[in-house]
Amino acid sequence: MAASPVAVVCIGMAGSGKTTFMQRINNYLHVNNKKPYVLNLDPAVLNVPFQANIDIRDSINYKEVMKQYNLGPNGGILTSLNLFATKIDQIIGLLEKRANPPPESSIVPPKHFLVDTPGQIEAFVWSASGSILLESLASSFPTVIAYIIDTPRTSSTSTFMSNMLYACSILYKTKLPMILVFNKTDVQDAEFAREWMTDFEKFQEALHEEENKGVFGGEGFGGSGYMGSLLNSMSLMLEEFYSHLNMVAVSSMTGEGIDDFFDAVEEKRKEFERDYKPELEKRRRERENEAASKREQDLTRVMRDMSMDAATNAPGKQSAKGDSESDEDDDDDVDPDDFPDAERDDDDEEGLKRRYKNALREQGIQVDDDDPTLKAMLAQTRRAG
Ligand SMILES: Nc1nc2c(ncn2[C@@H]2O[C@H](COP(=O)(O)OP(=O)(O)OP(=O)(O)O)[C@@H](O)[C@H]2O)c(=O)[nH]1
Repeated sequence: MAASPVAVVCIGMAGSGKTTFMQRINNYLHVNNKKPYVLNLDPAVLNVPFQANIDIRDSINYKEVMKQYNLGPNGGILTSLNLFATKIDQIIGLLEKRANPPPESSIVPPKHFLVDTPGQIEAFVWSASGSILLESLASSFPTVIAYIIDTPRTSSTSTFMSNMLYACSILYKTKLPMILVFNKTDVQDAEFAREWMTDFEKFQEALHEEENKGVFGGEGFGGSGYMGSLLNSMSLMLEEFYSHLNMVAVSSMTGEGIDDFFDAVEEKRKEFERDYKPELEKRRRERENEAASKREQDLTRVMRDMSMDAATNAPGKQSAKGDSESDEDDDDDVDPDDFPDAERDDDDEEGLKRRYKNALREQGIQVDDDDPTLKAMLAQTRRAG
C-alpha cells in the first residue's frame, strides 16, 4: 500500500519568507512530478503566489469578519480561523478523498499536503482553532511542522536564542515533529546556526565576542553580566531540544537546499509514524475515556434523578410534598399528553427504556438499546421494583 501523504505545515514570523518558501517547495514538487495538494489557512493574505486547492478565503471573508464582529486585525484572523475550524471535518474528508481516490480513477494521490498559516504565529499556534486544525490533521495524516527562520535577522546570539525559544514553545505546544528551516541563505550563510546548535562552546565564543563589543549594553540588569549568563544557561538548556530537531539551510529565492528539506520531511514522517503516532493515539484514547466516563457519570446522574422521580410519583407512594397537598393538585401538575406511553407501558420494560432514552436525549446523551449503562440501570430498576 502507498504511504499516506505527509502534511507539511509552514509556520514562521511575518517577513521570515514563509510564503516565498511555500511557493518554492510547491514549485519543486511540481517540477519533480509530485504534485502536492495545497491549503492556505491565512485569511488576511492579499495575494497567494501559488494555486491553493483549499483556501480559507474562499469561505471566510476576513474583512467582513472584522466589520461584523467589530474586531482589529488579530481578532479578525483569530475569529476567521475559529469559523474555519468548524468545517474541519469537511476539510479532512476532502483530504482523505484526495489521498484515497477510487482505484478505477486516474487521479494520482498527492504525496504532500502543503499548509500555509498566518504570519501572526500566536493566532494559529496558541488558539483553540489552531489546535483543532493541527490535531485533526495529525489524527489523519503524518504531520510535520516546518518553522521558517529569517537567517540574516537571527545572526546575533540574542536574536538566535529568542527564535529558538519561540521554536521550542511551538514544538511543545503542537507536540509534532519539527524542522527548522533557516531561510534566505543567499543573503547570510546559516553555518553559524548549525555550529551553535551542535557545539555549545562555539555559541559561548560568539557570546563573548558580542559581550566584548558591548552589544548587550553596560553591566547590571539588562547589561552584559545578566544577559550573557542568561543566554549561556539557555543555550545549555536547549541542547536537549536541538537534539529533537532537523535543521536545514535553504534559499527560497534560489532554491538551494530544498532537496535537503524534503529529505528532512521524509525523516520526520518516519519519526511521526514511529514516535508521535502512538503518543497521539494514546492521548486520543485518554480523551475518549474521559468523555466516556463523563458521559457515564451524566447518565448515572440522570438515571438516579429519574429513579427518584419515579419513586416519588409511584402510585400508592406518599408525595414528597407531604399530606397537605391533595391528589387534585398532582393532577393539575401532570398533563397525560406529556406521557403518551405512560398508561400503556408503565409496567413494561420497553416503555421504561423508551422513557429513559427520551429523558437522556433531552440531556443531549444518545444511547443505544444495548448500552451497558442503560441495561444496568434497567436491571437495577427491576430489582428495586
Ligand atoms: N534574499 C531572499 N529574500 C527572501 C527569501 N525568501 C523570502 N524573501 C523575501 O523576504 C520578504 C518576505 O517574504 P514573504 O514570503 O512575503 O514572507 P512571509 O513570512 O510570508 O511574510 P508575511 O506574508 O508577512 O507573513 C520578501 O521581500 C521576500 O522576497 C530568500 O530566500 N532570500
